[in-house]
Amino acid sequence: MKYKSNTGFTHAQKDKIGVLITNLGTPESPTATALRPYLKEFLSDPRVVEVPKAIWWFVLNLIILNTRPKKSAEAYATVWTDEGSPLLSITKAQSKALEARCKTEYGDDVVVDYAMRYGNPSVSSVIDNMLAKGVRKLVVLPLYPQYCASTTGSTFDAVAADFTKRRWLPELRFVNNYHDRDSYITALANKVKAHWSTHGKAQKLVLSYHGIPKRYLMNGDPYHCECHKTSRLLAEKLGLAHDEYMTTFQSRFGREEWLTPYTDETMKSLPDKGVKSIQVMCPGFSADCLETIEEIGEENREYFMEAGGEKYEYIPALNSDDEHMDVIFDIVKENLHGWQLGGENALRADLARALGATK
Ligand SMILES: C=CC1=C(C)c2cc3[nH]c(cc4nc(cc5[nH]c(cc1n2)c(C)c5CCC(=O)O)C(CCC(=O)O)=C4C)c(C)c3C=C
Ligand SMILES: [Fe+2]
Ligand SMILES: [Fe+2]
Repeated sequence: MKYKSNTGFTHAQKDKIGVLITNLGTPESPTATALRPYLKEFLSDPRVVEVPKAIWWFVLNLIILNTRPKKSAEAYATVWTDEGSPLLSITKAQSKALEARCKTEYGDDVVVDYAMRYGNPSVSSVIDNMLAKGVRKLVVLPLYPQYCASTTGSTFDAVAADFTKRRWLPELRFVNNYHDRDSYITALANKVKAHWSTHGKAQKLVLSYHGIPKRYLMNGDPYHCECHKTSRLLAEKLGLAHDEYMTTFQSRFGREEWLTPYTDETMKSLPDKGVKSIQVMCPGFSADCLETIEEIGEENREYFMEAGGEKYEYIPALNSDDEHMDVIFDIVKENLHGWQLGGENALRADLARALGATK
């Protein structure tokens, strides 16, 4: 049979709505052995690395996968906790918190789950489970506030690739972004204000976003603009003047030019420009992960302090904070508009009678 059917289907089943939150994904353990397949899947995605396939195959398999897994594993080991990868454990907590909100509002009509674009739980396996529970309408919410083809676009690809293999598709709504949503900007601003109330204000607030190759921007990706819009709105909400905040881009990979200014070079140069105290926030990361805890919390702190900086503080991501989960729940509610809850599928019952179905 060419197309997969839904497992566990019964005609008596109630129709449900599915809410699937996703994030990037993470290795199974902080070891080179676990990093290799994770990096291979991630870096083989043409949405992430837009380089001609044949050339990239050689670079990836002969160079990167022989060197990067060990180096990355060492970095992951520094952030790993008893609950595993921070990205995974925080995503689980976000899913639970969202599920509780949905249950209060909609009872058992809405099924909530989480998936990872790379590694596990895979998008396909979670869609499988949801359809088996009777999900006929699906909202997919990638937890990337700013749209980027490498992240949001790639998540859509994973959902679409799964659908190409299925016979009976659910109705789909896919959230593109929420970079300028007032409640999200307010949640970020409140997190900064709470930090200021215990640690005081620094000279500058550095807003560091994950970078992408500049070429992607020049080819039309809106990511760069959406990052700058988030920064501008946040600064307005905090009443910051132009010289009190800046936007930078981190996590450069490979040799080509990425979005600038680079976070690491900024950290090395700020003290010489008279900026000795900073607070750093990463509004593009909905959950703390390797790139925030290690790269911003540790690596860039060292660059700044070694260059003569005196105060460096990382303000954590919104994670599963109540206010963040309220923002996510609001996005979900908005995307459920017009979808009827709790309905028996009368048409299907008729079809069952017509076919003389027994289940
Ligand atoms: C090769 C190019 C990469 C692009 C383009 C890219 C875009 C991009 N990534 C995120 C979010 C995350 N990236 C994370 C890790 C990570 N990213 C890359 C490479 C690119 N990312 C690599 C190779 C890695 C793995 C770690 C390493 O070896 O350095 C993570 C953290 C995952 C975790 O397990 O903690 C996140 C999150 C965004 C938002 C983005 C484009 C906008
Ligand atoms: Fe990345
Ligand atoms: Fe990194």
